[in-house]
Amino acid sequence: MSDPVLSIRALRKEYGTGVQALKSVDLDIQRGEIFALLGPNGAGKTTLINIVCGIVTATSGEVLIDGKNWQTDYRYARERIGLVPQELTTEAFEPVQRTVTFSRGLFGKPRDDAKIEDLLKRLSLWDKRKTIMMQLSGGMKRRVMIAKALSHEPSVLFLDEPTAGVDVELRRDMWDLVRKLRDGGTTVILTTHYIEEAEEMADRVGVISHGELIAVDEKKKLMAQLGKKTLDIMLADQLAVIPPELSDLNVRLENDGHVLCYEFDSNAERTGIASLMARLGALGIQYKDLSTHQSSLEDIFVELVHRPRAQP
Ligand SMILES: Nc1ncnc2c1ncn2[C@@H]1O[C@H](COP(=O)(O)OP(=O)(O)OP(=O)(O)O)[C@@H](O)[C@H]1O
Repeated sequence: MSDPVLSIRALRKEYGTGVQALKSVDLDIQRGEIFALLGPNGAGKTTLINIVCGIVTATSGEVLIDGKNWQTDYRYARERIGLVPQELTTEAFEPVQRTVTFSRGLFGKPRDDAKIEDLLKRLSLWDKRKTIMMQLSGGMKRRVMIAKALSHEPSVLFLDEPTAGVDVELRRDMWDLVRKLRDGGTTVILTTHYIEEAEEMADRVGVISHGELIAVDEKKKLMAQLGKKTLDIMLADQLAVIPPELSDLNVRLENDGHVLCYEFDSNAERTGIASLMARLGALGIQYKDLSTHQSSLEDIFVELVHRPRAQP
């Protein structure tokens, strides 16, 4: 974890309207990782991406791309970044290969047909190279947007909501594609509303809320540290209410009183399970089966975003 491809330092953005979209964000992105930026609507994700990509001007702070400042070494920095924006804008009558070749030219890179061919093949677009954009399906258009963003061989690819409005099957296709890109050496930063997407793909996750990065960690660690476990006890006989003897415990009834659920912290020294089971025994409550499950990234996200924040 010692070679950040992107370093964001004390980045702030206050729009002319007075909205503080980013409040001093610090973030390092490691080379070759898939980083998912999660946050509710209006949290500041697009602002962050747009500042790094040079589309929006920061109020203060610094961004280093491959060690160089994104303002003083603008060309260098910009060349190392590819962006697939949220909204797909395509030239309706342009054939795929030409539009991707043109994008490469925009970055001042010499024409290289072999590179474009390789890129289109990797994105399964080679068969469609002569098709005009308006005749492509939504999923294919998205692939072309990725091809355009990669045409100048950037080291970091930003995907802003890559699967918004895409059906489940295409979403899985996109995930496979992003993994392939990462395996090929591209660092991928994506924003998403689909927490399942981050859970499925990301190496690390950042949670942004009200312009602040409130958590950044490896996905597995985040889930292990913040996640709670639930013990589901399938009861032999339905319970109408929780007996008063259990009311001090974090238990609830589900499935019409057929399942008693006990939430516990799996990292705690005492999970309380032994004492719960002893109390059930004393009350004569019998059960048929037991199972545990870990809270999902979604549960963690909701908890983080809704947790009361410390006042500055
Ligand atoms: N050009 C602008 N002028 C004024 N305020 C803006 C501008 N762009 C964004 N904002 C505000 O800045 C805040 C952050 O917006 P941003 O688009 O970065 O959030 P987001 O996390 O990308 O949201 P979404 O998930 O809805 O795309 C919001 O309060 C938004 O209304």
